[in-house]
Amino acid sequence: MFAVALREALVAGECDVIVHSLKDLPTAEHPDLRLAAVPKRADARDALCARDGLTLAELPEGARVGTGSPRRIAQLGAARPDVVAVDIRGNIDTRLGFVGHEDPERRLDAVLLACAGLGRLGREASVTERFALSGWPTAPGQGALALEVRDERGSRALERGLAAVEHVTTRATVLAERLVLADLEAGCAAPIGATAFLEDELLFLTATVYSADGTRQLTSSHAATPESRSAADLADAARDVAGRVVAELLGNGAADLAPALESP
Ligand SMILES: NCc1[nH]cc(CCC(=O)O)c1CC(=O)O
Repeated sequence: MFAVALREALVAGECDVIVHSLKDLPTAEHPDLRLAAVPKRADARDALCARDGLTLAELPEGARVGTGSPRRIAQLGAARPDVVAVDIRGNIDTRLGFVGHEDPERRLDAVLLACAGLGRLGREASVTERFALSGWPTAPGQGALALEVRDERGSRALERGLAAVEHVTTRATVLAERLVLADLEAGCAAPIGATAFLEDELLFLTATVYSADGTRQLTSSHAATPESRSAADLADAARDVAGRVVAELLGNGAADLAPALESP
């Protein structure tokens, strides 16, 4: 919603650059806009912000945990089927405000949020647990920013300037993750987690598709060896590894598992 409004302002010339959270951008390219830079990614993990310093395992049976994300609801269901997921909306401080809310009707025991957003707002002190990406993969592109400009001659100098904050590895890893969404024809509301990282000479990608309640899940992991660390070779490796992960997920019945996989 915010990304669409910002893009309208950019196309209308009301601003010249947008700083998006990359995970909020549709995977399809915008015909009139360009991703001028993807800076180095912040922490891609999800965090639990619970009352009394509690971790997910320590929450009492039937605890109420706030999140509006189908992926987080499924992951919560997989980890703690007894816990109740409560649909919440609003900005990060609004969501944090539900923990220990004075109104018992609205009060929650915890909320699930992205480490990156909490960090940018200086709210790390609210975090009581960070979930390892290996068991709790997050939204494609989570933790990364995207700097967007108009695709026009007048923006070329601006684009060259913004290239100073480009981080080639982040661009390639978020490409691999977003291709999973795009190739599964899934929207941002699909219960899918994807995590890519570059280690030694390998680009690793792991993606998990969940049933809505998290009781069933499918995971696929592959690695590709980029020819070099150039942007073009890393992008080729990202497409290669994403293609193999998606083929394996579909071959194992991902579409039946999550009929919620629908076009954005
Ligand atoms: N869904 C909304 C959203 N979009 C980006 C972030 C912050 C994390 C990021 O920039 O990747 C958040 C909040 C959240 O998921 O907790």
